[in-house]
Amino acid sequence: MFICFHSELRTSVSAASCSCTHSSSSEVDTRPRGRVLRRFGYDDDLELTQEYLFPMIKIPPDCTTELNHNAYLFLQSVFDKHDKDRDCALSPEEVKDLFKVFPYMPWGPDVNNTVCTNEKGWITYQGYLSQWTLTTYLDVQRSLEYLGYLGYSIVYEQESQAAAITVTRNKRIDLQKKQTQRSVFRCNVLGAPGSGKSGFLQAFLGRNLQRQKRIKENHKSYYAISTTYVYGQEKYLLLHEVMPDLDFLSEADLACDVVCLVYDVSDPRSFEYCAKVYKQYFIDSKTPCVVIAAKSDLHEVRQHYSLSPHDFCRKHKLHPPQSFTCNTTTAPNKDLYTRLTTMAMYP
Ligand SMILES: Nc1nc2c(ncn2[C@@H]2O[C@H](COP(=O)(O)OP(=O)(O)OP(=O)(O)O)[C@@H](O)[C@H]2O)c(=O)[nH]1
Repeated sequence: MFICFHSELRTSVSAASCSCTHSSSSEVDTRPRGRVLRRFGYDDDLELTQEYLFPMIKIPPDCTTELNHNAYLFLQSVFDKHDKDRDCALSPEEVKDLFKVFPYMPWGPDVNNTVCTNEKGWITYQGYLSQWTLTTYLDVQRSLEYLGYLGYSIVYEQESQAAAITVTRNKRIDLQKKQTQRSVFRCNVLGAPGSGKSGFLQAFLGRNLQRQKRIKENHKSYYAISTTYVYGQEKYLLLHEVMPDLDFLSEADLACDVVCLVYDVSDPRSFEYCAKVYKQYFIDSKTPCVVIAAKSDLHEVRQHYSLSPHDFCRKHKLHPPQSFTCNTTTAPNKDLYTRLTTMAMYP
C-alpha cells in the first residue's frame, strides 16, 4: 500500500489542484495540504525536495555503509509486492513496475551481471537485496535517494532515510579487537589482461564459462556481489575487478578487505603482473592477499618469472596459489569465496 505512495500522492494531489483551479481561490485553503505535502518531502511545485532525497549522513574515514535490519524488511516488502507471479525473481516487467515511482530507471542491464539471477536471467530475491547492499556500500547517497522515492522514512515514521543506514565502526578498531560487526566485505581482484578476472567474478554468481559467454560486452559488470556463510553467519562478499593498468591504480582501487591476484596458468607472462602488483602495493600492507591460479582446467606452463608462483608465495608468507576454474559443467565451486570472506573478516 505504501510502495507507490509517491505516485499515488502525486496523482491525488494533481487531481485536487486541478479541481481547485475551477473554484474561486478564496474558497480554497491550501495551507494544511501544503504542510502535509512537505511532511512527505514535496515542495510547492510537487517535486521531492533535495533535503528529503539527500539527507545528511556523516561517514568518517575507514567506515563503511550498510543497510540495517529494518531497511532489509522494507525492501523485502517492496519485492514481495512486485513479485506478482511469486517465482522469487523479478521479470523485466516486474522491475519496471517496482521502479515506476522513480523519475529515471536506476538499474541498467549490467545489474543482471552483478548479482545472482535465475535460469531466465531475472534478478532473484537474493540478487535484488545484493544490489541494494552494493549501492549502499559504494554510494550511500544514491541508496538514500532511492529509499526516498520508495517512501521508506514515511512507512517507518523516521526523520529521514538515513535511519535505514548503519555506519560501521572504524576498520582499525575491528583490527585491534580482532572482531567485526560488519556484514559487507570488499575483495579487489587484480590481474593481467585476459588472466580470468571476469570469469572469477561471474563464477561467484554461479555461472560457468559456457553461461558467461552469453554476456554481451556492453552488459558486462566490474562488480559481483553475493552472500557466503562464515561460521554460520551470512555475509556479503563484494568482488571488484580492477582495471589492469598498473600505472593508474588509485587508492580506491587498492582499498579493500582482501585482495585476489589472478594469473592464468596457461599464459607464461601472466604471473609477473601479480608479483609486480604485490611488491609495489601490498608487500607492506595489512590487507590479506591471495594468489589465484586461474583456468586450472588448461595445461599449466612455466611462468617467465624469477620465482615460481609457489616459491613466490612461500617467500612472502602467502597461502599457496589457489587453483580455480570456471570451465565446469555445473555451477563453479564456492568454497574459495567463503575462504576469501573469512580472510576479509579475520585478516
Ligand atoms: N579454459 C578456461 N578459460 C577461461 C576461464 N576463465 C576465463 N577463461 C577465458 O579466458 C578469456 C579471458 O577471461 P576473462 O575472465 O575475460 O579475463 P579478464 O582478466 O577479465 O580479462 P580483461 O577484462 O580483458 O582484463 C576469455 O576468453 C574466457 O573465456 C577458465 O576457467 N578456463
